[in-house]
Amino acid sequence: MHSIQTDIQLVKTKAALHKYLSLTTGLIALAFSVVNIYLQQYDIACLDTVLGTLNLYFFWSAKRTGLVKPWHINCLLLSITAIAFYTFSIVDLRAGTSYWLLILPPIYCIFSGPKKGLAYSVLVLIPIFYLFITKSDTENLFLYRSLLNFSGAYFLTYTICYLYEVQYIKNSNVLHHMAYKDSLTNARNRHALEIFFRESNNPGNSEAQQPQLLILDIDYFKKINDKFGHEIGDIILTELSQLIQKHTSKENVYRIGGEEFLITLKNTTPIEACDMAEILREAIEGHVFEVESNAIKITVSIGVSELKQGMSFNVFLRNADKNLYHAKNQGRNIVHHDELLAS
Ligand SMILES: Nc1nc2c(ncn2[C@@H]2O[C@H](COP(=O)(O)OP(=O)(O)OP(=O)(O)O)[C@@H](O)[C@H]2O)c(=O)[nH]1
Repeated sequence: MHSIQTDIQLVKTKAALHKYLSLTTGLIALAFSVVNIYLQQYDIACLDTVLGTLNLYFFWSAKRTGLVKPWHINCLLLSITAIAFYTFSIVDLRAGTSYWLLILPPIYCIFSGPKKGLAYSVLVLIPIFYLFITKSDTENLFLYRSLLNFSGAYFLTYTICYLYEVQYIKNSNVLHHMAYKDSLTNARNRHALEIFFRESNNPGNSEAQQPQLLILDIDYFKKINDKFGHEIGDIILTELSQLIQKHTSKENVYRIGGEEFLITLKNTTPIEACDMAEILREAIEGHVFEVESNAIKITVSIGVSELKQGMSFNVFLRNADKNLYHAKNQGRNIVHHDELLAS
């Protein structure tokens, strides 16, 4: 459910972290800028001002819209790296500014993902070593032991963050699955449909073509349950869900009631949606469900409609059901579209 965000909670946590890191980085960069003006290092002061202003803008933008754009993240990572390097390069080693470099691996891991995060951490270690070696000439430092200790701590912070991040993503996926998937058929559930509905109704989406919806209901499913038993009914529902997913797409299929499915079709005209509904209807009619040595055939009725901007979720479901029951009333095993086919 990528458009429903791989994991809303994960995205929100990172967005909050990004927001406050942008604020902190922005303020630190501006403070450095003032110091550098005082020291008459105008070129560095200029760079600090740009970084500071940019990061404060990211903070303001995140606060106002709640959105974090990829370039905001990249620029934040660059700013933090630049500031940490700058302080490390100009200050006496004994002041311990190298400790600040230890925040880089976790930040890379969180914002760029475990793999890219590791690549960035290793890449950044090269100039860190270079600075350590060049600066140690003038210091009374146990260079190799310092490098070893620094590298140990540097990669340990990365590893802790990596393990936490990977576990967090796994847990999020499990939660995501539980929250948005129907446990019997593995199609998306009604909660997922509500989110899809909210996203499609988002005013920011008004330019996009409104999705077409197919509401599909098994004909006389009660008879199947009565004749073969509820368990076989469950198997048929699961297999039917797979069959629909095979003809459409995994992301588009929702189970919204007992034997009722909804399929969302984006970038599709009403006529194309009706064609797709007809293909599905025929495929299901021609399919034999082989369950425990029973060869069972079913048919479905399908109502086609368009999701209109501004329509509430309940009104939409009511209309969709009306559309479907037109199909049922016309004898079942048919596709019905209010505007195109009713005449
Ligand atoms: N096996 C199984 N049956 C279910 C499930 N959810 C709902 N049903 C059954 O689906 C049947 C729906 O029956 P009705 O609403 O009368 O509809 P129908 O028999 O399909 O008839 P029409 O829709 O009018 O063609 C009922 O027998 C429910 O018990 C489920 O999760 N598993």
